[in-house]
Amino acid sequence: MEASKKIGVLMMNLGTPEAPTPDAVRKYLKEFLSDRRVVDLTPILWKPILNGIILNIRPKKVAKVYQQVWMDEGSPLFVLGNRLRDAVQVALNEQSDDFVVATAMTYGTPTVEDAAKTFRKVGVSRIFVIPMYPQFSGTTTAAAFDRLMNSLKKCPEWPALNLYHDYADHPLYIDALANSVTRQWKEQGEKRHLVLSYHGIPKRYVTNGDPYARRCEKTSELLAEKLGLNKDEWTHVYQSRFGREEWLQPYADKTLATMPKQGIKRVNVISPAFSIDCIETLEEVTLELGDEFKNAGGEAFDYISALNDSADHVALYKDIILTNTVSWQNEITSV
Ligand SMILES: C=CC1=C(C)c2cc3[nH]c(cc4nc(cc5[nH]c(cc1n2)c(C)c5CCC(=O)O)C(CCC(=O)O)=C4C)c(C)c3C=C
Ligand SMILES: [Fe+2]
Ligand SMILES: [Fe+2]
Repeated sequence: MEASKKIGVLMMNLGTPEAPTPDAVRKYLKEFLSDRRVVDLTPILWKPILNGIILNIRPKKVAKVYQQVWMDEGSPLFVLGNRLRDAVQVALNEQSDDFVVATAMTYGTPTVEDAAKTFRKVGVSRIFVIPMYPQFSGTTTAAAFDRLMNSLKKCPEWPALNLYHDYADHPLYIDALANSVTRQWKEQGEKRHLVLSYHGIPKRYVTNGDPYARRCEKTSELLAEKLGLNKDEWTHVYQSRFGREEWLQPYADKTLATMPKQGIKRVNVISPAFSIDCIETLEEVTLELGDEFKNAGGEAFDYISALNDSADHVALYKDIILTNTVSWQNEITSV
């Protein structure tokens, strides 16, 4: 097909099992945890641990957790991500007919190849790629780009690509998070200590140059500033530890367990690294961390949802896409 003037927008996220069953979870974890961007151990050491231990024990346990959060239409990460994609498409259409939005996962489905089929149907020859991670990390953003490049390895002709880095300090992102917090405080009738809980990564990755921790700190500082919070009114932590080595600290579970003793008994938790709610926020934060806090004497614990398909989130994505494709839009209007 002849190249059209359309601009493809590829929204990439991590990936999620196709069903809340041990088999589907095993397939998903095998692909995900075999990526050396995620677990960088040498395969000679890692493969026996992954295949011999982790993929025998974890899928059964984790499938039960997925069952707790599964939605009628599928995994929350997939369903809520699709809702955001559709809302972004509608918002862009208000501006111009030139955009075609598709989602793809780094691991599992929908694949980058599925998105390419959508783009090919309308002859897209320019693609803006936005990994749905506000804070850049080699483990997520770069892994998404790797997946895209791998899919292009055998292509004789490439589309023009614009790879978006991150939006940890984008003013509309900070505004959107601040609006979520103030809305929650209004609804619950009180302002509470704010815990900002980010997905962790091994500390070693940051020591070796991954900017993720710095980008998370940036988001926390800007959000606290926007909300006018003093240093003792918010806490920055990392959740979702995996394996035995040290991950980024302070750890969410240990911190929340000590807060009630220090007089912090009523908290709100927000997880700014997750653009879309998923097993990590709906189960690990809301249920596991909530129990940890209450068992330690905490009185009130409420999780503030990810931005998902909220109007603020749609406006943020629309702004990022329009701002970063100006030259392509100008090419279209000047033809
Ligand atoms: C093993 C190392 C892991 C690294 C490093 C890591 C980084 C990382 N992950 C996200 C976002 C998500 N992670 C999700 C699930 C998840 N993450 C890991 C491991 C690492 N993540 C595992 C093993 C799992 C699966 C669940 C489990 O077995 O505990 C998800 C949710 C997927 C879903 O289906 O709902 C997201 C999203 C970020 C942002 C990040 C580093 C910046
Ligand atoms: Fe993860
Ligand atoms: Fe987890």
